[in-house]
Amino acid sequence: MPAQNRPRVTVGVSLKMYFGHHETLNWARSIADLAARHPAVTGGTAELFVLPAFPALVPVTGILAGTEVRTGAQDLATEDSGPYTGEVSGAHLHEIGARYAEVGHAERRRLFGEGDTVVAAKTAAALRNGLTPVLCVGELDRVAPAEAAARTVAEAERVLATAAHEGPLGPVVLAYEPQWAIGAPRPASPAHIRAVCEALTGWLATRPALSGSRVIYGGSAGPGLLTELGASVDGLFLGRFAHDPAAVERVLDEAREEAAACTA
Ligand SMILES: O=C[C@H](O)COP(=O)(O)O
Repeated sequence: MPAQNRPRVTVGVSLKMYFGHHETLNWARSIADLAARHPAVTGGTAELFVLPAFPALVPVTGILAGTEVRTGAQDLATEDSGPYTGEVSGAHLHEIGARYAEVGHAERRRLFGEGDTVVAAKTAAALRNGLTPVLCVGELDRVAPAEAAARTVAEAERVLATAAHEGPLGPVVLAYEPQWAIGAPRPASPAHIRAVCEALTGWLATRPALSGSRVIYGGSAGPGLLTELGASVDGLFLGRFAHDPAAVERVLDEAREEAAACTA
């Protein structure tokens, strides 16, 4: 979608592996109700995407059909078909209605040994299959904002330069997730988030092949944060603090207020 026609705020939710199947479907029903009535979504101010576990993707996409909410996967294979036991390809994901695929999350890097080469290959696999990669980037340790910005831009540049060897780039969602802020009691400070997200946005502006990309913040994000960040981010990537649909509603309320402030 061209940047000028895009909703002002993007809100992504990854359910990780927290919910069981029925719990996921009940949550998705609440989100469908919310999306059908919330003016930020119905009025085109906010785009919402949700990343459930693989087995829930088909039913959740069905539950959300008819709303503006898109679905995606928390991972995908580097290859499109073949003898890759346990993997799910981008082609398969697109066929069942997914429109996003998360790559490079810190948990996959730390727990499953994924490095830049695999993350780049998964980014390329998403793009060639019509999925928008949600590419997670962010520093490992708590460092000063300028250092975090330099490291994070370098990481995005490294991964996307490698992905470009496999095929044309396109719009991505860059999810800035400082690894030390994931699963924490609170997010990074607004000043820290602003410094890094503005650096990422500035870097994206120098890469025409990535035109239409967005920068969102994740890492203990929840209600209250968007208001503090203002126009320095294109949105949020929610984890635990989206488990209560009422919290998602509060984030959408803030998206609406933020978009109104931007146009005032
Ligand atoms: O995918 C979402 C992020 O890793 C954030 O998760 P969290 O909000 O539970 O820290």
